[in-house]
Amino acid sequence: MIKLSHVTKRYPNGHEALHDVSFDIAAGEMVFLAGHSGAGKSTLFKLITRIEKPTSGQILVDNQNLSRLRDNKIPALRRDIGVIFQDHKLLMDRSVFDNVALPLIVIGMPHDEIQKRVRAALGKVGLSGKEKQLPITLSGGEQQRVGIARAVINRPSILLADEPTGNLDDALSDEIIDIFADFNRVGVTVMIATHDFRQIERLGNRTIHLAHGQLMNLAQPVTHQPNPEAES
Ligand SMILES: Nc1ncnc2c1ncn2[C@@H]1O[C@H](COP(=O)(O)OP(=O)(O)OP(=O)(O)O)[C@@H](O)[C@H]1O
Repeated sequence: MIKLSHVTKRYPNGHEALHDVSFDIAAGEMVFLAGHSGAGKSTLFKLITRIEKPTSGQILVDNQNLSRLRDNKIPALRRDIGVIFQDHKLLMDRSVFDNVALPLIVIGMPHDEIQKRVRAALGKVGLSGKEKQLPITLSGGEQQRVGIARAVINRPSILLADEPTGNLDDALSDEIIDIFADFNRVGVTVMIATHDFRQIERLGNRTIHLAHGQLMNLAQPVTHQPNPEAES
């Protein structure tokens, strides 16, 4: 579903954020992406969503080679990838309904269908009945759920979450990660960037470790060697 082969990303200022990264995530897998601040996690998500292009190497998402993807195909790619940010990126002066509906309004979906979809999405994240509230009146965990509802509203086959539990206590973090696990159970491919090793241990999913832009092979001492599993 997501395959990186020897991907290197150097920003225009010369900084190499990723170096020779290769891995493969199967359709329907849920994978954690661990790494220190600045390890390259957000850069990886920007490459998968074609916000950035790799300097070298190849990225396939659902068998599409992103380097060859035409500009007019990028909106469809992005509709198939729901992205959740640590800071929610919600519109604080718009209702929960409007925030979740936004991606559907943008594509001109009829109002009746939007209503149905927003209700269903809010139900899935446990926020039924909160449609009319402003995000500012919700707790941090509830705001994060609004961000998840907005990310799944287009029924994407991939969810990318960038530090989705960063500001939450343990109990709320468990609830948020469990929502991702629920989507994964119905077939959505999920990738969660996190510093939260408690969640990684709790769920036991495969974890891709990045350090200073390189994959770490944890079976060996940390010497920034390529991950042999990722080469297959
Ligand atoms: N647009 C850019 N131009 C230059 N350097 C950048 C740019 N974006 C990120 N970087 C650098 O690339 C490295 C990786 O950044 P990235 O945001 O991918 O890390 P991260 O693992 O997501 O970190 P965090 O956990 O703090 O969000 C950092 O050293 C960062 O300063």
